[in-house]
Amino acid sequence: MFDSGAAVTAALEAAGADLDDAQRQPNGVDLTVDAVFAQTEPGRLGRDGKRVGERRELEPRGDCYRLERGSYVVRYGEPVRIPAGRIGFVLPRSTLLRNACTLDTAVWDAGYEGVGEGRLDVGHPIEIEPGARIAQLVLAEADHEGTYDGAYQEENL
Ligand SMILES: O=c1ccn([C@H]2C[C@H](O)[C@@H](COP(=O)(O)OP(=O)(O)OP(=O)(O)O)O2)c(=O)[nH]1
Repeated sequence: MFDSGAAVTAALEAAGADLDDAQRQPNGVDLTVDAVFAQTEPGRLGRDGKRVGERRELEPRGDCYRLERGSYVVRYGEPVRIPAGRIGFVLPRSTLLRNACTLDTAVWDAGYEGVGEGRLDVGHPIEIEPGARIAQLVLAEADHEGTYDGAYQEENL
């Protein structure tokens, strides 16, 4: 069972998110883009550890990011806290898909708190304004043992 948009709104507002009406959706809450990065060196996934490679923050040109084809990392604009008993999923706005672009995202664990990041895949050049809505967070009921306590806890806050 997925939560209503009103319940997702309440969860984000409890985490300190300042949402406007356009972000409140029937089944979730739209997340905005706060920053876009180009990866500049390899990261690493080892058996015992991991490293996120260096990246360079892109500057908007004029009023928007003008992105050429490629892979970017985006940081969202809202603090998120995934409540106990829930799992979060972030999906791209369909307008991204309709423009040959998408977001790749992973599981948002119960107990995670922070401003998350995702991979923006640009299949055709696109203009994105800083602060524009690019994704939607939905929350589903989920059993879990323990809560998130990893390296990204409280990231970007
Ligand atoms: O697309 C996503 C998916 C998740 N997260 C946040 C919420 C999640 O709880 C946390 C950690 O995600 P995950 O467990 O997939 O990362 P990991 O690489 O396995 O890190 P860790 O070893 O800390 O679990 O990152 C994002 O920012 N973006």
